[in-house]
Amino acid sequence: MQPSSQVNDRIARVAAHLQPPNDSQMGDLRRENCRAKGASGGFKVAVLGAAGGIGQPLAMLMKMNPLVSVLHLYDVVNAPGVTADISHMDTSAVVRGFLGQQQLEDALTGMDLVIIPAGVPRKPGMTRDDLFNINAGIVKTLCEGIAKCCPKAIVNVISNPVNSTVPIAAEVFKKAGTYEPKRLLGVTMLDVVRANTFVAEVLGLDPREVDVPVVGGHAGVTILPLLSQVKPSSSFTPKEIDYLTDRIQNGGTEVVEAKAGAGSATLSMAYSAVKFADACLRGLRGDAGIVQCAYVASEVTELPFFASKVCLGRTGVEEIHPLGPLNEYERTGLEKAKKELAGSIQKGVSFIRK
Ligand SMILES: NC(=O)C1=CN([C@@H]2O[C@H](COP(=O)(O)OP(=O)(O)OC[C@H]3O[C@@H](n4cnc5c(N)ncnc54)[C@H](O)[C@@H]3O)[C@@H](O)[C@H]2O)C=CC1
Ligand SMILES: O=C([O-])CC(=O)C(=O)O
Repeated sequence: MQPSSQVNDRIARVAAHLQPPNDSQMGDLRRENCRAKGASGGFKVAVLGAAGGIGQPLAMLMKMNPLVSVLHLYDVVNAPGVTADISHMDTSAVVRGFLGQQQLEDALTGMDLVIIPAGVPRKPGMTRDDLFNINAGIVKTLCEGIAKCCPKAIVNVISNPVNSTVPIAAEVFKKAGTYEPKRLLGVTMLDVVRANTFVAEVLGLDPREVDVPVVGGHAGVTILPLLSQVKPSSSFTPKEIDYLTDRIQNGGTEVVEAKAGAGSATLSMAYSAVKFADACLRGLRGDAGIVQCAYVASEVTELPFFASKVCLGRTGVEEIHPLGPLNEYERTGLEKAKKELAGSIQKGVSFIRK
């Protein structure tokens, strides 16, 4: 056992890293005499799980986003170091760090957007559903905090299995009486990012010019790329369709296997999460015509949640686009996707209602 004074000293040292420098650290210059006015306007964004493989590059990229005025970085480990590091970037967002459950409420109070990449990642041989037992509880706790401290925030859920963690979040918010389906979005952007990349490679185009709708969910066969709706309008051979569908559905596993036990996609995910968060913030600002794919409460199929193109606005999801015309291959894929999704949704709902 460490003497309690040593433990207290350690806590004080960690806490000091979570705060901006104090007067004594600034020599004769007092903080109130500094000319910084503090950020005005812009949005307040929290990243929960900010010290992780996704969290760190995501936090860095959000610090670079001019729409963000305040960035709260929360984790159960290492938040002080990540916060100190990112806070030195000369971009306008003010960064604050929060460590451990006792600081969760401070991390969440006043936030406009909360991004959740907290939780364990896969290792080779695991499915995303194998993460359920650990990540379901993490998402539940974090969403209870959101319901209490920033019930009107837009919530972007990254933690896997997304097909179940989004229904978990919805049930937590329902229980708390704060549920607004428009504000809860599962992040499936990485599927679109991968689809754009792989399709562009096959067609010999710049990925930035390619737009592939990816609907359904975020695991294996539930990831359904609609290659018949690719923009610019393109045709594919049956071989290309099989190759692309398989590669897009198993893109996550491709990375898990390549990392060989060191986790799953982090950098491409952080890029995708920031692309998606930026779309949410532009929607909140009132920009028109912001459309992205996301996994949301939906009536597009008979399932209560489904990923499809949604229009983002001041209140979150303002419109859900229909799936559009599907070819035979896609209709077969849709049936497979719905079957698996139904079970994953039910598993998430039962976790809270049990
Ligand atoms: N939606 C998507 O497309 C994708 C989702 N993911 C998922 O994102 C999650 C995170 O992945 P990585 O960042 O690679 O994992 P990681 O293990 O590198 O980082 C996770 C972070 O969450 C933190 N954490 C754990 N419990 C927490 C709690 N109760 N409150 C706050 N923070 C907590 C950990 O301390 C750690 O810093 C995984 O579940 C992974 O499967 C990963 C890639 C793509
Ligand atoms: O595959 C995983 O476990 C992580 C993930 O969701 C992805 O990369 O799409």
